[in-house]
Amino acid sequence: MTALAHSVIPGPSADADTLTLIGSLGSTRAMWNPQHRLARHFRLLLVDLPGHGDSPLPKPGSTIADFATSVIALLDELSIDSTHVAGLSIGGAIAQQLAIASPERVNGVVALCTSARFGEPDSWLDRAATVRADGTSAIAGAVVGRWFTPGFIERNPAEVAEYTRMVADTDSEGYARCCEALAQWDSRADLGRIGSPTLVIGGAQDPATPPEHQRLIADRVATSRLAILDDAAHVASVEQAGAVNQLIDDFLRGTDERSAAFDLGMRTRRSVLGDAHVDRSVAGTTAFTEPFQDFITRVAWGDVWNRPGIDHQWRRLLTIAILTAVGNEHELDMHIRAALRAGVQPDLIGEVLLHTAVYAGVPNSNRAFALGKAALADLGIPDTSQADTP
Ligand SMILES: O=C(O)CC1=CCC(=O)O1
Repeated sequence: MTALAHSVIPGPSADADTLTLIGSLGSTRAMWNPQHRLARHFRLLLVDLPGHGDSPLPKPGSTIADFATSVIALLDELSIDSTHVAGLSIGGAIAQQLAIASPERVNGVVALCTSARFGEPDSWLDRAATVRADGTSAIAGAVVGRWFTPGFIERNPAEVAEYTRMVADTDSEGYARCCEALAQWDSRADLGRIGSPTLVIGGAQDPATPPEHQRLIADRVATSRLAILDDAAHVASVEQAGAVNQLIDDFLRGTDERSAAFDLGMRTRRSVLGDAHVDRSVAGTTAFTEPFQDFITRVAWGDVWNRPGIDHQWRRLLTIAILTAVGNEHELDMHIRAALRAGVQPDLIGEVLLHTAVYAGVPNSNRAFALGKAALADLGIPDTSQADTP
């Protein structure tokens, strides 16, 4: 398949992050017109689904994974190393698949009005058969009836007619092949592998993918945030464009700040505790512990350890004093060893432990001295006072 049809809306600067937008069954990239204002902060890459708009037909039997591969091919063609991805409905399935299979290309995910499994496969095979027999115009009215709430349909007849035309103009074979891909789609067992920050948005009145579908995604993606919008059905990005844009903008820009804090935190953590410890900790991270690892890396190491006014040596000694006072042996041992490895003089650590004994108790410092003595022996550092050295 040749590259997916797309358009690019430049962002505020040449180095603005890219946000790739992938729409729903029966749409063209024009469904994202209400999202153009996101270009205030992002470069937008609007993509037509395979077999939709100006994109070529996918091969018969194509899967959502194949569609994700064609998005990666488009990113390659445009020299985009990584991008945020927002997808609605089938577009949200492609966004999930990108985050599962190509995490290095995905900075943040927005999963809009989508699902890990869109109902029974037969309903999609039936719909594929209907459009092959009667064309997309046969189903356009019913589809758009699920896109918007009854109130929106009543208040906006011209807009609704335009969206109905969009569905009716979709190539029937392209639509049918996407229905067949949806019939096979089931990401439920893989959602735990998503590590990109993920914003999940649903419409409270969505009959196609009701909120329990988004709740399931949010429950299984450890790094997710869920927002259900009251006055929205399946295409919340149109009916609640302002709220959706604000959620996306806040989340993805926060993600940028979070990822900068995470990167700085990782560098600090490695410099203070050493690569071997951090590598072990990263390798031991599970879906259950990941939110905590993210929190300490960003907040403790990325923020507090880098505040001005107290340098890292001071913070090391303070940490040793505090851990001695609270009697947390595991962390104390780790920080004493890290400090010694980084060249902090044993005398200085000894002074801190002596001082701590006065204010926090002799037994705790006694234990800390024992840990320090063992660490010196293990690390092969001479157990002599500076005063003893000629
Ligand atoms: O067309 C529908 O009924 C709703 C829908 C499911 C997948 C998609 O993209 O739209």
